[in-house]
Amino acid sequence: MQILDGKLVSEAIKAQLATKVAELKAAGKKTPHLAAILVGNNGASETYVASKVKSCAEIGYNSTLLRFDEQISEKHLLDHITMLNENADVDGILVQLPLPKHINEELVINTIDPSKDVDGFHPMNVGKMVSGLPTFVPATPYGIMLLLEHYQIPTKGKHAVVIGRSHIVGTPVSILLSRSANPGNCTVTLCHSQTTNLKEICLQADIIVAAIGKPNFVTADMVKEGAVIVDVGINRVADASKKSGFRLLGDVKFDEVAPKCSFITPVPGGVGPMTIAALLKNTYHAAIGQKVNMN
Ligand SMILES: Nc1nc(=O)c2c([nH]1)NC[C@@H]1CN(c3ccc(C(=O)N[C@@H](CCC(=O)O)C(=O)O)cc3)C=[N+]21
Repeated sequence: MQILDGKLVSEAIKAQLATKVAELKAAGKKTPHLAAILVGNNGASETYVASKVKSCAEIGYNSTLLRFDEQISEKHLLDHITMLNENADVDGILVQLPLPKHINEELVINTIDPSKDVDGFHPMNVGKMVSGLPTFVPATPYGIMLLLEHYQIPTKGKHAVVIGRSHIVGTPVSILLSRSANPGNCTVTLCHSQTTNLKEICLQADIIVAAIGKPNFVTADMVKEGAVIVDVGINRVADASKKSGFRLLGDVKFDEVAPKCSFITPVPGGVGPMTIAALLKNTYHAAIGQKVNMN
């Protein structure tokens, strides 16, 4: 069993980006600039956004963090997005999800200029991705593909089982894995809460992408010997022995599944850091006016 080390690979990607940014600066070109919007004080969201802003600083990007109270009106939030759209110095805009209930997420996403939508959530960018056109690919699926690519995991002709059909992870990753590209060329089965024979399907998987959001959901009896496991879960579970009061658990029961696999991502240190690396790549591409072609 080998660990797919997202921390290590994300550091390598960040180092590459740092070099490219230094080149941009030396050539008198603009420095990539990511603007992140955080509404309210959800602990997990704060951690992720802080990590994104810190990573920007590490590799020489500019970043702006706009923090708003939980009570911010939808109109006020939309006005701020419009300002960022119109600010030529801002290359990438990210609105951390989830948003408070009184704000229409769809409207917020629709308001972001598609050419600055480094999350790849705008319907225009989703449409382009589905059509196989160059666009911003959502950070988590993109990060997973970069991780598989880095470790040269064979994917052609393999059966990939994706568990979870979210718009942010499950659905886009199933599309990317089925693409005629490397990594890609998988036969994909997309499973979800209404799937009746999940265990039998998982046992046929060469690759499992677990994106359910339930701690320890994938157990050893669901995994074929030698399978590749990508664990997208980042579940905070109460743990009084930790200073933070919680520990992070993936969607995969790591200790019992790991011995059966050829490759597995840990949590933390797997898909999470790759998500940030992918976002930074998208922001670089936004700054130089390029889109990612995953075909
Ligand atoms: N508009 C938007 N874009 C996102 O990309 C987005 C979002 N909203 N909402 C929430 C999810 C989640 N997400 C993560 C990013 C980094 C880690 C990460 O770095 N995790 C570390 C551990 C971090 C910790 O200690 O909690 C790890 O797995 O090693 C995890 C999760 C981005 N998301």
